Amino acid sequence: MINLDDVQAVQNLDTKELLSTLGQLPEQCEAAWCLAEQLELPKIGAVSNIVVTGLGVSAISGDLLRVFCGSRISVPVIVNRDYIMPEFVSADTLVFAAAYSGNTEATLSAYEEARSKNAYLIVIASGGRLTEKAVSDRITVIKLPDHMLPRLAMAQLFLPMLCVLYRLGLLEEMTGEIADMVSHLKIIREELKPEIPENQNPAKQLARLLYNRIPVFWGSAGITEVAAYRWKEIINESAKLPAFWNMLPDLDFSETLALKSHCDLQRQFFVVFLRDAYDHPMVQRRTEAIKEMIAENAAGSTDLNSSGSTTLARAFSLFYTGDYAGIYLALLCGSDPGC
Ligand SMILES: O=P(O)(O)OC[C@H]1O[C@@H](O)[C@@H](O)[C@@H](O)[C@@H]1O
Repeated sequence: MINLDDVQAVQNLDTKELLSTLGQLPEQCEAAWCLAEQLELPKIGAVSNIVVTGLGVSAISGDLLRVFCGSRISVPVIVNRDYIMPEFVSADTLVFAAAYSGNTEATLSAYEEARSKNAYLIVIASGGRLTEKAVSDRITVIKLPDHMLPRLAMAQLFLPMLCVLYRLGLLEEMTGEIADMVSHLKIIREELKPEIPENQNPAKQLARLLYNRIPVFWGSAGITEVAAYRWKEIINESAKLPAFWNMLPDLDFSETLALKSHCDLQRQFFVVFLRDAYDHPMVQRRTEAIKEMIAENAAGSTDLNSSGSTTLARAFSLFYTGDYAGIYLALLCGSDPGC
């Protein structure tokens, strides 16, 4: 079994580069915000709704925008993971067409629909056909740096959308919260990076707990819901393992019934509860009850608590830990986290 503390054990140059790119996340956040601050915005009038269309990490960035704006903006934010656009999309909809690669078929198709419905459109991509189309259609493009592995580009996709909403006056003062998130990520990077030994490194410890298990991530409505989905995807893509996610309180009406029953299958499941100090008190109570309920039958469970004082810092503390844990778990499993 690989010793995660032996950085030299990482023979693969691509993985070393990947870890080094991940180590730059706080600086990448600053750059992504700056990029959108300097963008020449198209003329956008009053908007009745906002749609983020994309797949994979691009859609999850939209989920975070939806959750973040939920208590701050009076118009709905919807995430569209489809080839077609919802019927309500019209000339007063603001659409972000997000695809890191710029080549995702469904996003290209949804972009065309949004255009035909005369929605306000902004494209976020590192290049690809979506960028080419947008340029020729004279649609505003937020051009991302193109050296990232798409799955690690969540902050680059999310922050420019947030910045546009802020610049349009839909969100109140944001720069303090961005600065706070960046400083917090710089602090937790010092706990998560490869040089920190497993007995002090929460990402390595989580990877070890998930090794040889079927990972299950449970969050609750809000930032931990997005984190649970994000963790599932990062484990699928980086470690090439099956993984599942769900959210409270809803899962307490379905999945817990399965996990509390006696059946050998459940002994493979390891549940990570993604938690936040602002989780609803009822959710906190239910989480404790569920933990007890599944203790006998599942392989185990653990809590991952968000850290930081602002919503963005707390959300990204969970994502950052997941990004590192996905790579460490890949190394334990002998998978290539870079492909
Ligand atoms: O953001 P785009 O380019 O549409 O990619 C969507 C998804 O595509 C997959 O092939 C992976 O690369 C994912 O990491 C990515 O999130």
